[in-house]
Amino acid sequence: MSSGYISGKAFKSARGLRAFNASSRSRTGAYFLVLGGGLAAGYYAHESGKWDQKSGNSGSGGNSNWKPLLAGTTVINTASIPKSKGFKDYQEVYNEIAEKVHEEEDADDGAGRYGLLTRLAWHNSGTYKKSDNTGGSYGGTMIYKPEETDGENAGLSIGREFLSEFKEKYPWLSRGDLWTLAGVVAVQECGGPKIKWRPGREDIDDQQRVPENGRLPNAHLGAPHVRDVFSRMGFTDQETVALIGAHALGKCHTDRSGYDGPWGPSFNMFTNDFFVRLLQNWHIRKWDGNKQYEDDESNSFMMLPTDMALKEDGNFLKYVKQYAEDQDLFFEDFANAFSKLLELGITFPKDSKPFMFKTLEEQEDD
Ligand code: HEM
Repeated sequence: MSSGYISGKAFKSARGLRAFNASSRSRTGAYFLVLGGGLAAGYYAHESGKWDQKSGNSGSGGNSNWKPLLAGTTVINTASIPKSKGFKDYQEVYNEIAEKVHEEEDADDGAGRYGLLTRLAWHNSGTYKKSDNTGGSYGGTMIYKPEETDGENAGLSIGREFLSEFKEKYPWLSRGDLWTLAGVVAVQECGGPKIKWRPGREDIDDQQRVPENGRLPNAHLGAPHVRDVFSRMGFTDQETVALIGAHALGKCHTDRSGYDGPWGPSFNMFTNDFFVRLLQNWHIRKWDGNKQYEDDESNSFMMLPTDMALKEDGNFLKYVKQYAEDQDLFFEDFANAFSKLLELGITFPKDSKPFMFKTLEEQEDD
């Protein structure tokens, strides 16, 4: 992989031009940093208040090598598919991940790996910041502190470990491609919509490119926080609500997030059930853990404060109601928003066509 730190004027350099011109395909793959505003340590000092407040982590997560990017830095990530690899190769990887996912359906008290892998893909991508194009899925930076030790990522090492054998078997596959592809597998293999996906992310091992803590949402907070976080990535209210509908899958773990339990009974099937349940009646659970909600009907299922915020905010609620009534609409909007999430911050060649993978079941029928 080639990389470069390019000063504002150095746009003229051949590499800079290539990075800016999406139609000229970079075969070596490249990410570029464009420094616009010189040093501005205060910028990150301001951000550091948030890290501490939210996750209890220090900004550096104890990694003495880690330094934040210079303020005003603009990053360009150019997707590059390894030579000789095409749809068939990626479908092969999809199939292998899918087989292992199906083998482990009983894991995590019956939740399987669907929720875990969906969350890994989302957290790998959800650090994205549109204003400077930093964070996001491209570099697969979650193996590095402080991202690795972000409290919001607790438990995701289980997902990365689950996938590590595929990184060994397919060394040409980057971490970002592997983790986002596994998210596509997870959604599709438990009955969710088809997710358009494109390859070409490249491993970034430059410590400066690891995003600071505080970019992922904090479940204790309300609607303004949810809107802040998702609009920072470039999502509308409608896309935000659609994405959070993934909480139909998997569950919360007290030893990871401090929350407990699944959102509903069909937590290993992708449905619009999250929205249907959210519109029912909930009360605050009486327990000595984090503040969360419990359903009036069975006292068995949970909602996070940020989930309830979708019901309390008029514009979010509009979409909650639409998705509760119309699963097809939810599937369509989720598929578009999830695909966008996985590609945030990446410049793909203009002619690149997204892949749509067949599920294992569809391949049996062929
Ligand atoms: C306001 C936004 C969000 C907040 C605050 C939030 C917070 C959380 C928390 C606290 C957990 C429990 C983690 C654990 O204990 O293992 C969780 C789980 C989960 N989240 Fe979210 N989340 C948000 C948005 C999303 C989005 C956009 C997606 C996917 C597109 C998603 C997918 C999941 C899944 C699938 C799980 C279950 C994980 C498992 O079973 O291991 N979440 N989320």
